[in-house]
Amino acid sequence: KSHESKPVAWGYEGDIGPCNWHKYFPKAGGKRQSPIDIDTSATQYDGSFKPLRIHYDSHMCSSLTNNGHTFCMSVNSDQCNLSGGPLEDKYRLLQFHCHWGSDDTKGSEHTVDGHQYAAELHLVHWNTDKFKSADEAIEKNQGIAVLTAFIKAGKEHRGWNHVLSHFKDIKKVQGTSTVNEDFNPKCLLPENQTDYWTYEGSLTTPPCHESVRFIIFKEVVEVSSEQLAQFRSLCVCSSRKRDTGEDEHLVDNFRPIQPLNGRVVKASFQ
Ligand SMILES: NS(=O)(=O)/N=C1/NCCS1
Ligand SMILES: [Zn+2]
Repeated sequence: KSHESKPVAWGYEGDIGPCNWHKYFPKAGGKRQSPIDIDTSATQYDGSFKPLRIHYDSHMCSSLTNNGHTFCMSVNSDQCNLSGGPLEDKYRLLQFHCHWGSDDTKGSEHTVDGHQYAAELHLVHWNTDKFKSADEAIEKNQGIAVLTAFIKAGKEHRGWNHVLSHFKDIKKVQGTSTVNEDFNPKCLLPENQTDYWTYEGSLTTPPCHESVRFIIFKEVVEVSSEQLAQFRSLCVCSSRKRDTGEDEHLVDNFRPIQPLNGRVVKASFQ
C-alpha cells in the first residue's frame, strides 16, 4: 500500500476548503473550472444542437452511499444512456448526487444572473464511445457529461421520496443502501428538456479534472421544504462532532463560482 498516495482530505470550510484545494489538487486552479454564474445576457443561442436523447431504464439496481461530501446514487447500467444536444458521443449514466445549503436560500453550485437556488442535481455520465472505463474518462477532455437541474422549495416531489426514503440507512458516512425498487432517475428532471445552457468546465469537487460538458436545464424542479430538510439530515463523518457533542450535518456542500476566463455559455433556446 506504500506505493499509493495517501488520500488528501478536502471539504467546504476552513483550511481544507475550496480556497486551498489547488494546493493539493492543482487542476482546481485551472482555466476552465466549474461552477460558474450563467449571465443570461451573454449566452449565445446555438441552433445546431440536435434534440437531447436521455434513455434511462428503471430496472437497474443501484446503491446509495453517503461519501461524506454528498449522497451518491451509483448506477452504471449499460441501459442508461445520454446523447444528442451538444454531445458528439454516447455517454452512460454513472451516478447522480446533489449539492445543497444549510437553508433554502442557498445550495446550488451554478447561479443564474447571480441567483443561487436551494440545491442542484448532477446526473454524471461518462463517454463510452471514446473511453473504456469511467475512471479513464473522468480525467479526459469530453470524458464526462453532467445533466444538471436546479432545485427550489415548493410543492412536494414524489419521485424524490424514492431516494429520500433510504436516507435513514446512509445518515452516517460510508453508509450504503441498496435501491432496487422500480425507480427511473429521469423522473428527477424538469418537464422541459429542450431548453438548456451548456459549456465546458470541470468536476466541482477535487481533483477538479477539466473533463466536463455541463448541460443545465432552464426549468427549475420543485421539492418541498421538508424534503430539502431531509438532504441536510446526513452527517459528515462519525468522528467530527460539534463541541456540543452534536452530529455535524452535511450542508453547504457547494463550490464557489469560478472565473469564466472567456468561455461562452451556449443556449439551446432563443
Ligand atoms: N460535482 S461534480 O459532479 O462535478 N463532481 C464529481 N466528482 C466525481 C464524480 S462527479
Ligand atoms: Zn456535483
